[in-house]
Amino acid sequence: MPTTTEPHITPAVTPVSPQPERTPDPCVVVIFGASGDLTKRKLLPALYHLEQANLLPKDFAVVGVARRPLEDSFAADMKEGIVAGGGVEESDPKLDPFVDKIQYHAMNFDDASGYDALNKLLAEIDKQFGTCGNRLFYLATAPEYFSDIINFLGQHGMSKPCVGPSSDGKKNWVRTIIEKPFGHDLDSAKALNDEVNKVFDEDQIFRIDHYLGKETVQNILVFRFANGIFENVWNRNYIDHVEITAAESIGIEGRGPFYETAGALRDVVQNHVMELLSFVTMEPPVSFEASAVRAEKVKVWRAIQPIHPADTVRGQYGPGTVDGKPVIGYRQEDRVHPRSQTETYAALRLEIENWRWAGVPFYIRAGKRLAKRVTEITIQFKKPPLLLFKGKDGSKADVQPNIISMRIQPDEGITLRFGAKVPGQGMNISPVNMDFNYAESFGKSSANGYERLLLDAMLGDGTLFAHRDGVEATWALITPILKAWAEKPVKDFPNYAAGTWGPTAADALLEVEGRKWRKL
Ligand SMILES: NC(=O)C1=CN([C@@H]2O[C@H](COP(=O)(O)OP(=O)(O)OC[C@H]3O[C@@H](n4cnc5c(N)ncnc54)[C@H](OP(=O)(O)O)[C@@H]3O)[C@@H](O)[C@H]2O)C=CC1
Ligand SMILES: O=C1O[C@H](COP(=O)(O)O)[C@@H](O)[C@H](O)[C@H]1O
Repeated sequence: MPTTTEPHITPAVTPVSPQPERTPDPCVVVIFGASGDLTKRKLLPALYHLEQANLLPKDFAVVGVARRPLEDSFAADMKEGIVAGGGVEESDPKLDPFVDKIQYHAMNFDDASGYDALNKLLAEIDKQFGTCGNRLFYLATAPEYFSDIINFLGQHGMSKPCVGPSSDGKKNWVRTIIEKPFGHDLDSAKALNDEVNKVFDEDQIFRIDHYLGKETVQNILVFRFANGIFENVWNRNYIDHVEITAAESIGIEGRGPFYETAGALRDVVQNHVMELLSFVTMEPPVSFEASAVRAEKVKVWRAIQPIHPADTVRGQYGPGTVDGKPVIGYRQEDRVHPRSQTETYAALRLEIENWRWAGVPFYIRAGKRLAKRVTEITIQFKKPPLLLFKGKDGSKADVQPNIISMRIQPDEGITLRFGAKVPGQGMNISPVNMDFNYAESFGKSSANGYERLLLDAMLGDGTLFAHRDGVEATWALITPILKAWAEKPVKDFPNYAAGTWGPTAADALLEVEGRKWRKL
C-alpha cells in the first residue's frame, strides 16, 4: 500500500514540562517481592525515571521485601537493574544518591514476626529520611500471597492512616498497589476484593494494570474526547468493525509455573485487552475524575453480551522460528506439562449491546510467540453508500475502506487511511496514510508505563487503576469462557507454529462474516 509522509503531524506546541503540583508528599515505597523480575526490570527503573524528572519528593525511601538474605547486595543489584532496564548511564549524578535511599528487609510473607520488624524499620526510616509515616505498599508478588500480606498488614496495624510523625499533626496516608492477575476467575476475584476491602478502604487500593500507564493507551481518550471530529463518527452508523491485537513474539520467558495456571485469557485478555476495549468504546465521562472514568468503563463492560464459546478460538504454540531463530514449543518450555492444555493464544468475537455499538462486531486476539510484537487497535469504517470511483486495478471491489489504526506499541502512533486520486487521466483511487508518530512528534520516551502509575498512586489518584466493580465485570465476561474451555479439552494442541499469526480457526472467525484480520 503506498504511504505518504505528507501531510505530517507535528505538535503545535512543545510538550509541557511536568507540573510542579504533581510532586507527592514525602513517603516510603515498600515493595513486597523485591528480588523478583518485575521489581528489577520495571519498578526500580520507573522510580528512578521519576527521580530524574524531579517528580519524587525530596524526602523519599524504598524498602524492598523478599525472602532471601540480600541485605548486602540488594541496593547494588537494583542499581544494575536501573542501568540495564532503565537505559541509564552508570555515571548519572542522581544515581548513587537515589540508590542510597534503597533498603532491604528479609522476611517470609507468611511469618507474622517479619511484619513487626518491618514496622520498626519503617519507623526508623521515617526518622532518617523524613518520610512522615506515608507508605505505599506495592504487592509485586505471585498472586497467592496477596491476601496473606494484606491480612498481616491489617493485623499489625499497618494499613490505617494515623497521625503521622510530622509535627504538623496531619494524618499520614497508607496505600497499596496490587499487581495483576487480581483473582483467577469471578469468584476468586470477589473473594480477594472482600478480603482486601476488610483491611483497606477502596480509596487506599490501587489495582494496577500497567497498560493504563502507557502514553498511547491514555491517548485513546485524548484522541476521542479532546478532538471535535472523531467522536461524531465513533459509532455503529459509521464503523463496520473493530479489531484489537495484542501480539507478542516472546514466549513465556521462564514463567512456566505461573503461565500454566494462567493462559492467555487470564494473563492479558481479562485485563490489558479489556482495558483497551473500554477506552475505545466507553461513553465520554463527565470529568477525568477517577469515579467518572471508572463508571463509564464498567457500563461498557456490562453491556458486552455473553461471549458464546463458538465465538472463541484458543491456540498453543509448537516449535517454530522467531526472528530467524528456531524456538521450542510451549510444551517443551521449562516446568510446563508435556501435554499441557494451557492456551498461549486466544481470539474472541464480541458485541456490545448499547445505543452506540449495537451490531458492530469486535474481534480480539492475543498471543505469545506470534509473528511479531505489535499491539494495535483498528477501527474499520463502512464504505461510502455509493462508490463513484474505481480502485487502482480498475474494479470497485478494490476500493479500500477507511481505517484508523492506533498503534499502542511498538512504533507508537496513529494512522488514518483514506482514498486518494491516483495521478493521471483516470479517476482511480488508491489508499494512502495520514500518519502521527509519537517518536517523531514528541521524541522517544523511556517510560515503561509504571512511572505514571507509581506517581499517581503516591498522589492518591486512582483514575488509571481498576476499581473492584471493573475487575468483577471483566471476570464475569471471561469466566464462562474459561469454564467452557475447561470442560472441552483440545485435541489438536499445539495448533500453531511459533512465529506465525496463530491458529487458522482465528481467521475463520472473521472470514465467515466476510472479513479478514488486518495485516500487521
Ligand atoms: N515480571 C513481569 O514482567 C510482570 C509481572 N507481573 C506481576 O508481578 C508480580 C511479580 O512478578 P515477578 O516479579 O515476575 O515474580 P518473581 O517470581 O520474579 O518474584 C517473586 C518475588 O516474591 C518473593 N517471594 C516469593 N515467595 C516468598 C515468600 N514466601 N516470602 C517472601 N518473599 C517471597 C521472591 O523472593 P525470593 O527471591 O527471596 O524467594 C521474589 O522477590 C506477579 O503478580 C506478576 O503476575 C505483572 C506484569 C508483568
Ligand atoms: O502483564 C503482562 O504483560 C506482558 C506484556 O506487557 P508489555 O508491556 O510488554 O506489552 C506479558 O508479556 C506478560 O505475559 C503479562 O503477564
